[in-house]
Amino acid sequence: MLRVAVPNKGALSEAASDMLSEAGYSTRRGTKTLVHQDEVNGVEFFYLRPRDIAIYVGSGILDAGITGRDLLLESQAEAEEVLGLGFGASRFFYAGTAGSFTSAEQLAGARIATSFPNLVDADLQRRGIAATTVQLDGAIEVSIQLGVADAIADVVETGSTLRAAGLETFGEPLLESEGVLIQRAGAESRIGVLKRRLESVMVARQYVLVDYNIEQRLVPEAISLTPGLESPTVSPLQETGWVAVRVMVEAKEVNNVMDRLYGVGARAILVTNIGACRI
Ligand SMILES: Nc1ncnc2c1ncn2[C@@H]1O[C@H](COP(=O)(O)OP(=O)(O)OP(=O)(O)O)[C@@H](O)[C@H]1O
Ligand SMILES: O=P(O)(O)OC[C@H]1O[C@H](OP(=O)(O)OP(=O)(O)O)[C@H](O)[C@@H]1O
Ligand SMILES: [Mg+2]
Repeated sequence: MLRVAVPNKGALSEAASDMLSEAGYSTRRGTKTLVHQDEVNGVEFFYLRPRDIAIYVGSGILDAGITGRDLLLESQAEAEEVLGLGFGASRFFYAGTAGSFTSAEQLAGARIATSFPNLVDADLQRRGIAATTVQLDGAIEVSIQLGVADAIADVVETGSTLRAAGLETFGEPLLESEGVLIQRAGAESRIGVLKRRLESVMVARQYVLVDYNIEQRLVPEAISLTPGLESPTVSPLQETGWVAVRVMVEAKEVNNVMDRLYGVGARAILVTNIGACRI
């Protein structure tokens, strides 16, 4: 059986399990279950702390895992990203009391609280800045007020935790993170099917299927609006001079595309969600 790690709780847990379900895998029934076998698909899922997942995968104990890109890099495990999964997006920033810092270069000599000390040390080293990291487990934003640090480096999603603590980010993000599929670095891949299924979920979420009828002579103009992923399907209609076009369109663009298609003469424009696919 393929052995796959999934976050057991936290920001990535529900989205990771939802994605696996959409990909056709059976997932655990209750949030306390730590091991679940999907006999049909030959996969055993292990529900682990997201921070530990790259360590299990990097050591070769598990074949693959879903974790955050930031946690993968922080772990320094011998694991590699195979696929960005399009959920759990966050950015990793330096932050300080509003107005206290304007650039990372001002961190020289500062104490920086973080639960990602390796990420921060690597960034400071890259910039040639000598500063101290103070490793904390969570609730990092309150550490400046409590006097153990001058600045922090932490995950920012909406920014509301920072604002509530009277802090603001400074400088560019150290990292843009999201949920990622990982495997052991350099391993001969056993996870082709898992990867393809997860890729397909992303396509099914991102695209819709659009059908429309149009006069044959207008097809080039309509196709330029809807080029599809590879090539649109164009089929003859009973009425001479008209064709039906079927094509994939990005879901977030679809209303705009429909208006423009109508404008060039397309009619009976229908949109269908994609339940599942293999591209
Ligand atoms: N709003 C968010 N807060 C925290 N992490 C987020 C958020 N959005 C996405 N993430 C991602 O989730 C992962 C952290 O997950 P999680 O919060 O479960 O870990 P943790 O903070 O170490 O654990 P916990 O808070 O449960 O003790 C990181 O990869 C992070 O980038
Ligand atoms: O930008 P926001 O949307 O406010 O989200 C970011 C916050 O959420 C996370 O904390 P979490 O809830 O995981 O608590 P923790 O600090 O105890 O890990 C993260 O460490 C930030 O504090
Ligand atoms: Mg957290």
